[in-house]
Amino acid sequence: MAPSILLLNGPNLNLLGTREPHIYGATTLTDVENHCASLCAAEGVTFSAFQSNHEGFLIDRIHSARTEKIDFIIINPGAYTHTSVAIRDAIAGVDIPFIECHISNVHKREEFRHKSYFSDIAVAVIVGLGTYGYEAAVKYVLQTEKFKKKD
Ligand SMILES: O=C(O)[C@@H]1C=C(O)[C@@H](O)[C@H](O)C1
Repeated sequence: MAPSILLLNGPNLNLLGTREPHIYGATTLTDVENHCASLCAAEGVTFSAFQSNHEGFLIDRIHSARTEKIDFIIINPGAYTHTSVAIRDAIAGVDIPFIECHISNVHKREEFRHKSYFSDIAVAVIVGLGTYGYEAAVKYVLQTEKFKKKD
């Protein structure tokens, strides 16, 4: 069975491309997902993506990731980064390694964005690289042992 990556995006990230482009850029979420999918396909890695504006739907998708035996999660929890113990508990509870990814440099923004409920349990945190952060996260995962292409 091919190793698998799940990309999760939280609230308002469905608006990427038109939402505050001076902060989040002009690339759409669909473009991000398609690019990540092509990176994974080239390496024989299964890729899936999910976005929701609803905390419970994100939690349910994280739970199903364990059932599906997803090997790695890349998550941008959006505003839930700063508020959601529930999503933190879900991702800790399924025991799937994850990278926390933010388009903007949250540490240069409002104080309330400096707190994350995820960073201390993440494999890595990527902030401020724009939507390239998603590509960086995928490329990192693809070079880890479990994901390296077997000749
Ligand atoms: O930079 C990002 O991708 C994050 C995205 C959001 O929607 C914000 O609520 C976060 O505070 C930052």
